[in-house]
Amino acid sequence: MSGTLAVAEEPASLEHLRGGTVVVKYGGSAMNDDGLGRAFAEDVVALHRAGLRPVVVHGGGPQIGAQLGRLGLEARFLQGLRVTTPETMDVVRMVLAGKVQRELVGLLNQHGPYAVGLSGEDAHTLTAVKRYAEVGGERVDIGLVGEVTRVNVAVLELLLDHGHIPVVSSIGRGEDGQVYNVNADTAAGAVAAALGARMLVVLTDVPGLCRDWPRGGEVLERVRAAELERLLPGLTGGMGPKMEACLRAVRGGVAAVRVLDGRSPHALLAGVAETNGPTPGTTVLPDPPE
Ligand SMILES: Nc1ncnc2c1ncn2[C@@H]1O[C@H](COP(=O)(O)OP(=O)(O)O)[C@@H](O)[C@H]1O
Ligand SMILES: CC(=O)N[C@@H](CCC(=O)OP(=O)(O)O)C(=O)O
Repeated sequence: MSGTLAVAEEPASLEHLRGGTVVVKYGGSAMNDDGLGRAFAEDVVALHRAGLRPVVVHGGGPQIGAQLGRLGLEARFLQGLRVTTPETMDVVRMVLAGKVQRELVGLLNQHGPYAVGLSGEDAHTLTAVKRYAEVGGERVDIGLVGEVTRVNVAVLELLLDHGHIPVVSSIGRGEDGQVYNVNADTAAGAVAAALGARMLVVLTDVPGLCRDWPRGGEVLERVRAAELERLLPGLTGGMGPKMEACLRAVRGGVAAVRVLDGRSPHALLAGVAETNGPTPGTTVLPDPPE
């Protein structure tokens, strides 16, 4: 792997974010390719070297699905959330904290002693409560799915202050010690809000939030919180929890969220850097002040 990073080409354009925390959600659908993984790691390290404070929160839905398949276990989703039995939870934990996170930490640490992997369980990084789905106004039990209620900001700040890049797996720990499967977008949104991040970047496998999905492919370039709130009930599949997390992030004080196509190499650096060209993907912004 090349030791020369794109940061050398982009220093000025990251100046406005120097010293600021940027939370990056790396989704399973955008991490199925070795080249993309390497480019992603280069971009995160470039942000770090440019003086930003990146935090990675990762998913691994397709990788969990593949492992469930190998074990002959069923994969079922309701409103973009995986129905999680105790048996499924074991697989989620093993794949996220034991495989995907390790691979990401390994890629980042090819550049230096930067990345520290954490499961949301570690040091109570993510505290969670059981989350239900809602179908036709009825609460539906989807098993060990969690909603984040608290983030241990101190442990993340400690790592950041010492020049590390935290890499957090989207697993939550209940007050009762129960382990929960947290959607990775939900986890990233909660971490970004708790850290008061300047930006949340969500890398996925589509060009952004598309209008009229799946018929039209037109990407919404910019959406304010109030408009996104109106769109939320109409969103399907993984886009539901994703955009809900983006909304919570901006309502929780994050200045901007960018939903970007992670299938394109170096999408992260291009999306964070302020260039003169149009910003790719969908940008979610808070409502303007009254
Ligand atoms: N309005 C929409 N715009 C774009 N993608 C959408 C939309 N509604 C649903 N989707 C689906 O959401 C998927 C992204 O969510 P998800 O599968 O959870 O991705 P990730 O693994 O990156 O978190 C897309 O691949 C697409 O199939
Ligand atoms: C509750 C729930 O759905 N959890 C997700 C956690 C991983 C995830 O969100 O990964 P992606 O970001 O790659 O989709 C799951 O089990 O697939």
